[in-house]
Amino acid sequence: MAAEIIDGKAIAQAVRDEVRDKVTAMRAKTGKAPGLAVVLVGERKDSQTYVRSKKKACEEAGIESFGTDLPEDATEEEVLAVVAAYNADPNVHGILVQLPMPKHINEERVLGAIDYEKDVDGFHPLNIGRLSQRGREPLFVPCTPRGCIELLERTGIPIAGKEAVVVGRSNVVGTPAALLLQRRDATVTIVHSRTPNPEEICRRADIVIAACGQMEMVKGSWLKPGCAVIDVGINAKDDPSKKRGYRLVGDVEYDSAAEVAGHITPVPGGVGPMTIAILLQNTLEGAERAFGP
Ligand SMILES: Nc1nc(=O)c2c([nH]1)NC[C@@H]1CN(c3ccc(C(=O)N[C@@H](CCC(=O)O)C(=O)O)cc3)C=[N+]21
Repeated sequence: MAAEIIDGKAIAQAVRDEVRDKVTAMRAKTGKAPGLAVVLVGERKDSQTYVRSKKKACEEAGIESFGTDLPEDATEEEVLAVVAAYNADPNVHGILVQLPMPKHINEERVLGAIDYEKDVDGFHPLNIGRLSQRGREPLFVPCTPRGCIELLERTGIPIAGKEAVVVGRSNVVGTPAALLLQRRDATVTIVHSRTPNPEEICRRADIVIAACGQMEMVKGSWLKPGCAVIDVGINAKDDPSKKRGYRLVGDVEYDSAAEVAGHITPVPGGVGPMTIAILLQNTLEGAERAFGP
């Protein structure tokens, strides 16, 4: 039995359409629009591509986009000055500092300098702290983990009372994804590079979120029949039959996993498009709070 494919592109488009309609209504009611500022430091090709698609997505949703590109050798003080200017700008409701930043810049210091009310990435210590505590609500939740949850919920996959395993413990995906699943009453385990028996633990899971950054690590033999698999990985795999010489694959070995799972996200076209859709949604929510009821 082959798994049902979770169409991340289509679900992301539905989210983007909802955001666009709400932005249209906001413009009509208040004469104002949400604004997103994206700060890019350095010349990484992949980061430039992501930033470009974020700006394009903003335009399509009617969100104003602002951007500052700094050179690879920009100082931490220069980055902090850009962040401070966007903090003070009333037309900006979301600030995203593209990661990773060059090594000489203290990421924690920069992320902590973003006004937590404009922290659309959800990486500010106050938002992470609230996410990790019961009964507290962060203003923003990190885009990729929130996108994973939206994919499950909009596909009708139950979370409460289920066993969920997150593969990977990064600050940007694995850890916040585990916290979000726990907040929805799943029983959550994180497996990571020092877990001796990840396969065995994964086989218990009704929901697997793979975010370990290791190409095709999670195999069909790791999965419980009928489980839901959300693949966060994006890896370039050599493929001479493609004109670019590679194709994108996830952290899940798709073909073997699709034979066992009940639902699975493809790469590309799964979690990636959701990350951008949720960024727009977070920016809209920031603007709604800024403009008041
Ligand atoms: N502060 C910060 N926030 C981020 O949210 C952030 C970041 N830094 N640094 C880099 C990662 C990566 N990321 C992606 C966004 C969209 C796709 C995406 O749309 N992918 C498509 C297309 C893939 C392709 O063709 O290249 C897909 O998977 O179908 C992927 C990855 C956001 N990130």
